[in-house]
Amino acid sequence: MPLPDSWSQQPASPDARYVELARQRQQVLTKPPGSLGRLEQAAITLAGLQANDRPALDRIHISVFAGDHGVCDEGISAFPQAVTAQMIANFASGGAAISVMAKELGAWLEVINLGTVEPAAALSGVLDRTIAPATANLAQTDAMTPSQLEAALSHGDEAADRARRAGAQLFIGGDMGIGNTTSAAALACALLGRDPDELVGPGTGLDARGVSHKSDVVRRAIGRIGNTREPLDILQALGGFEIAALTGAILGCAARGIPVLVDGFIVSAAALMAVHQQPRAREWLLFAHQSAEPGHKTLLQALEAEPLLELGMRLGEGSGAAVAVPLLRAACALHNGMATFEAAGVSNRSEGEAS
Ligand SMILES: Cc1cc2ncn([C@H]3O[C@H](COP(=O)(O)O)[C@@H](O)[C@H]3O)c2cc1C
Ligand SMILES: O=C(O)c1cccnc1
Repeated sequence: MPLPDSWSQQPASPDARYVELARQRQQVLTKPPGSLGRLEQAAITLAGLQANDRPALDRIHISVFAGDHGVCDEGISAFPQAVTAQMIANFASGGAAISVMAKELGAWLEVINLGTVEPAAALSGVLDRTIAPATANLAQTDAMTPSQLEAALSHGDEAADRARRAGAQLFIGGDMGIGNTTSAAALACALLGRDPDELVGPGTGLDARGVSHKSDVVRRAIGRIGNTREPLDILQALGGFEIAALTGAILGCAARGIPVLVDGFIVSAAALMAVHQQPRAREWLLFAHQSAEPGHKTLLQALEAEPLLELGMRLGEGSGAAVAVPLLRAACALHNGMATFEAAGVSNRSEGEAS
């Protein structure tokens, strides 16, 4: 299967020189060392990722990938499939949570429609990249053909390239696809060798019986694929178009040196897939929040991620990542704007005194 060109080069590592410069600067700002807690590390990490000892988040690129899921035939979501296409229109008209947040942050927002069962209106801000009306039902057969997977990956890679051309300092990927918590849970079970009961949750709001049925559906799917171990084979068998595109976008950002702020359960499943495919992509990932979807905690642990927030959010769309941006902006503003002890004439810790 031909893979996006950008994958032929290994992702670079964040620039250690800027990590060190930023670390030294944090030591001489007018505060006790470490007193800004995790905001200090956030600024240092961003300095390395942006190769700039004064990191900034003025240009943020948000790509929301949308697609429908054949597995909805199994009755695994609290909402009807038509919502995917309806929400595409809502993203475009500014009414969705991520639309509000993008405006609030002054971020670029684009929606990539990979295929919906109900036709989605042609709207400005929505890129039509229809692959098929929906994936196949992953409980019964592979969700995608090899060429559909290839298309989804490259639509994601192209979003990363648009972010690069726009000079984005941060990329946020979002998901929209009724049924996609089932696909995300199935992917994570296959990648991590976990039991569905550990990773399947209520999604948009299933009750306990619904969750138990959804778990059975995921169990059938992972039973069907047996011991398939190649990450991209697992993605083809169990993925959604939007999850595959998110994987392509994450790998494309890592290859181009663009930091990615990871959202909730679904984007984390795509991140896990990306890291299984290319372990060096991990260095380009920052984690925004822990979703209320119960399996998210396990995914974050598998990614050795410490998210910034835990607000009980469980929406997707990239919304949890967007909500974390003001914190990262605060980390940058403090790092860049605070005076040093020397410049402000403030006494630093006395040599030889209390350590
Ligand atoms: C109105 C609405 C807006 C959403 N925005 C994101 N999702 C989120 O919920 C869906 C996943 O949950 P499940 O697997 O249970 O279907 C995805 O579309 C995800 O993006 C939404 C869901 C709804 C109903
Ligand atoms: O954490 C998420 O991304 C999530 C959880 C439930 C439903 N939709 C998205």
